[in-house]
Amino acid sequence: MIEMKDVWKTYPNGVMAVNGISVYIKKGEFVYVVGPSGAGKSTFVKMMYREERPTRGEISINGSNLAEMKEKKVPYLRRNMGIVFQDFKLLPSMTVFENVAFAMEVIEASKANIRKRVMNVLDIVRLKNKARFMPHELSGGEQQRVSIARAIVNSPAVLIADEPTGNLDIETSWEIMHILEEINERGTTVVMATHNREIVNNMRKRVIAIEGGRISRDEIRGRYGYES
Ligand SMILES: Nc1ncnc2c1ncn2[C@@H]1O[C@H](COP(=O)(O)OP(=O)(O)OP(=O)(O)O)[C@@H](O)[C@H]1O
Repeated sequence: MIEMKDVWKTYPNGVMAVNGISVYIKKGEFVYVVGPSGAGKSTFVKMMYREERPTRGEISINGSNLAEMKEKKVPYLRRNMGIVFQDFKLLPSMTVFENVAFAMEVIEASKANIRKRVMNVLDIVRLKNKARFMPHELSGGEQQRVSIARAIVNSPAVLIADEPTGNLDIETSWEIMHILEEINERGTTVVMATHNREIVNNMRKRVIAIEGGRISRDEIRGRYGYES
């Protein structure tokens, strides 16, 4: 499903962020990506959704080769991928419903399908009663739940989350984790970069640790493994 073969990334300023990573993530897996600040976690996940292009190596997701993919094909790749960010990235002038519906409008879904599916995903993230709210009327956890609804509305095969609980307190973070776990149980592969030790240590999923741009650990039922 997601495969990297000897992937390297050097930024234009010369920083070598990823230095020869090979990894295979199976369909339906739940994977935490951990490691110290600056280790290369974000770069690693950004290459999975082609926010960054590797300097060298091969990346394939569902059979498409991302390293060589033309820029104009990237939106099609992302249609089968949900992405969740630390800072939610909701559109501030749109309601909760509209923020989620927007992701379906760009793939030209019918109005009836949009209405049904958006309400269905808002139900999954337990926000059906706030469909008409504006993002600024929501708590941080609720905003993140909207961004998760938006990420899954087109039923992606893969969900990539880069520090999705980074701006949330621990209780709210757990709510988010239970939703991500539920989404994973419905068949979506989830890759999540995180600094949240408590969550990683309690969930006991696969843990890929990155240090200095390389994989230093890859454990099936892993732990966070760092002191800070
Ligand atoms: N766009 C960029 N241009 C140049 N250097 C970058 C860029 N993005 C990241 N870097 C550098 O690449 C290295 C890896 O950064 P990355 O963001 O992947 O680490 P990280 O493990 O996600 O860190 P954190 O946990 O602090 O978010 C760092 O040295 C960082 O400064």
